[in-house]
Amino acid sequence: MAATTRPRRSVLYMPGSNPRALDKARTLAADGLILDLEDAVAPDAKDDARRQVVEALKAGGYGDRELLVRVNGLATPWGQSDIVAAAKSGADAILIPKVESADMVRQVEAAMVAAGAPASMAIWCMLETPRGVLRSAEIADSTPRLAGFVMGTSDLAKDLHCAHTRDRQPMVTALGLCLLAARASGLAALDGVHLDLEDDEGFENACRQGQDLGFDGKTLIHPKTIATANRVFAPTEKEIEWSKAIIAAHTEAVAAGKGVVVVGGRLIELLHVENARRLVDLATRIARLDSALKDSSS
Ligand SMILES: CC(C)(COP(=O)(O)OP(=O)(O)OC[C@H]1O[C@@H](n2cnc3c(N)ncnc32)[C@H](O)[C@@H]1OP(=O)(O)O)[C@@H](O)C(=O)NCCC(=O)NCCSC(=O)C[C@H](O)C(=O)O
Ligand SMILES: [Mg+2]
Repeated sequence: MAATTRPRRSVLYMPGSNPRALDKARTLAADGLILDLEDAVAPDAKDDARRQVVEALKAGGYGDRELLVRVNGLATPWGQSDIVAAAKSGADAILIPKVESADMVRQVEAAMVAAGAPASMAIWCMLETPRGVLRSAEIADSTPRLAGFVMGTSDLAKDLHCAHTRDRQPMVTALGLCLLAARASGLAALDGVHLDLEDDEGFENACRQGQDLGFDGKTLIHPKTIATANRVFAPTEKEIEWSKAIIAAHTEAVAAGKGVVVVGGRLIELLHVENARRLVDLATRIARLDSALKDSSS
C-alpha cells in the first residue's frame, strides 16, 4: 500500500465540524488534508461533523490532494459510526488515532471491510502515546493496507510530561523510533504539528528538523503554514540538478562496465543513484501536483 514518493510535504488538519474550513481546503495548496472527527471536534458536534465530512467528500473538488479522515477510536462512542461513514466516503484513507497495537489496526480494518471499504482504501496510524511509540515496529507490520504514520506530538508531550522546547529534544527519541519502524516497513511518515501560529521562525526550524530526520512532510493546523512546509520538504533545484547529473554519470559508467564513478570529486555508488532517483521522482510528482492544483484553482 505504501507510496512513499507521493508528495506529502504539507498535510492540513481541519475540524470536520467547520464547514468553512472543509470548503476552503479545496483552494489550498496542501498536498494532503486530514478531515478530523476526533480531537478537533467537541462531543456534541460529532454526529454533525461526521455528516458534514461525508457530504464534503461526496461533493468533491479536492483534486489530487490526498484525503484522510481521522476517525475516533473504536473504544469511543463514535468510532464505529465514523468508520462506517468513512469507509464509503471516497477518502483515500482512514487515520486511526492513538494506535497502541497491531490488533487495534486490524480491528479497524475489519470494521472498514465490513462497512464496504474499497480495497484501495488505506489505513494510516497516529503514534502519539508512549506505548504506541514503543510498539511502532509491530504496528508498522499490522496489515498491508497500512500506508503511513502520523506523529501526534501534542498528545505524546502530554503523556511524556515533557516540554515543548524549540529544539524538540524531548521528542527526538520518539520521532526516531517511529521513523525507523515506518521506513523498515516501507511506510510514509509525517511529523507532528507546530502549535504556535505566531512563531514563523520556530515553525520553519521544526520543518527543517523533521526533514533532516527523514519525514516526508509535516502535519499542519493553519493554511498560512502550507507554503513554508511545501518549500522545506521539496527537493531544491540544486539537489535535483545534482541527482540528475549523478544518475547520468552512473548510467554511463555502468554501460562501460564500471560499478562506481566519481562526480565533482565525490564517489557515486548505486545507493546514491537510488536516492537520486527517489528525489527526482518526488520532484516530478510535486511539479505535477502543483500544476494540477494551479489548474483547478484558476
Ligand atoms: C486554529 C484555528 C481555530 C484558527 O482558525 P481561524 O480563527 O478561523 O483562523 P483564521 O481566521 O486565521 O483563518 C484564515 C482563513 O483560513 C481558514 N482556515 C483556518 N484554519 C483552517 C484549516 N485548518 N483548514 C482549512 N481552512 C482553515 C479560515 O476559515 C479562514 O478562511 P476565510 O473564511 O476564507 O477567511 C483553525 O486554524 C483550526 O481549527 N485549525 C485546525 C485545528 C485542528 O484541526 N486541530 C486538531 C488537529 S491537531 C492534533 O490533534 C494533533 C495530534 O493529534 C497530536 O496529538 O499532536
Ligand atoms: Mg492527538
